[in-house]
Amino acid sequence: MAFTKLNNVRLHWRETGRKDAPAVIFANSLGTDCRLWDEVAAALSAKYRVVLYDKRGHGLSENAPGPYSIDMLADDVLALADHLELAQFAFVGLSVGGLIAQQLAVKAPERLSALVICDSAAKIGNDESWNARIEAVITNGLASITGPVMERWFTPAYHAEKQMELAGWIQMLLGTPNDGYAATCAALREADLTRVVTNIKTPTLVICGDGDQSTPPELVKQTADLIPGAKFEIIKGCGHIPPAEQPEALLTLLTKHFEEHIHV
Ligand SMILES: O=C(O)CC1=CCC(=O)O1
Repeated sequence: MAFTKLNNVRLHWRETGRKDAPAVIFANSLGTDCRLWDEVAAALSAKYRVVLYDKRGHGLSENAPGPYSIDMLADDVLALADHLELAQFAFVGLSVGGLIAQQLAVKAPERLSALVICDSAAKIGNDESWNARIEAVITNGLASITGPVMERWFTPAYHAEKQMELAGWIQMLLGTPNDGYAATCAALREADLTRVVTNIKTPTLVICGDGDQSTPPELVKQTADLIPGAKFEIIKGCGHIPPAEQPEALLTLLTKHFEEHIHV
């Protein structure tokens, strides 16, 4: 576990695996922190230098004042990569992390060896839905939206069978500062990468849970179809958060993509 001031914000990050191995950076979704990747990171660190971090306004990173933008969040990743002296890295982004992935691929393609966009799209939601969410969180706190958020994150089967785990993810969500969450919602509201993702040259895998209620498979596939050469894969029995609900299926897809595109 480490903390570094980057772009004037204290970012929390962790790394596992050999320092001389090819690097993979993971970015988590709105209302989660980097522990989300622990299971996948542990498996991949046998072969890769795995870097996890908390976005600004999330986890143990500084709750910097908003609003944020996807470009600002992508710049945080580049600053972290510079700090770790990673000339090149693979990047896996979930949901808002997937928007950061797309922005990085457009902005700094020379830094990327491979890209994974997980349960994300070039445009997520609309002004109305994000403004309503920001208003609810600022006025009544994250606890007031926990129910609908969990419906989008996890399948009905997970809700029925994994109540203890669900309580743990709710605790993670509620650990997010209200204003950091709202500032990230503002970044999501403003982001529309539809016109630029057509320029992505990095080998890209796009993944979606078949039961994702936040970025449904049809929406995610529309973005995959815009990215030249991108592969699209569905994870069965999974909502919006594959590293929590189906980590093994996600790991299988990541391993294949990295074996094909990252040269060890
Ligand atoms: O709707 C949710 O809470 C899920 C989500 C949307 C963007 C993101 O990062 O997570």
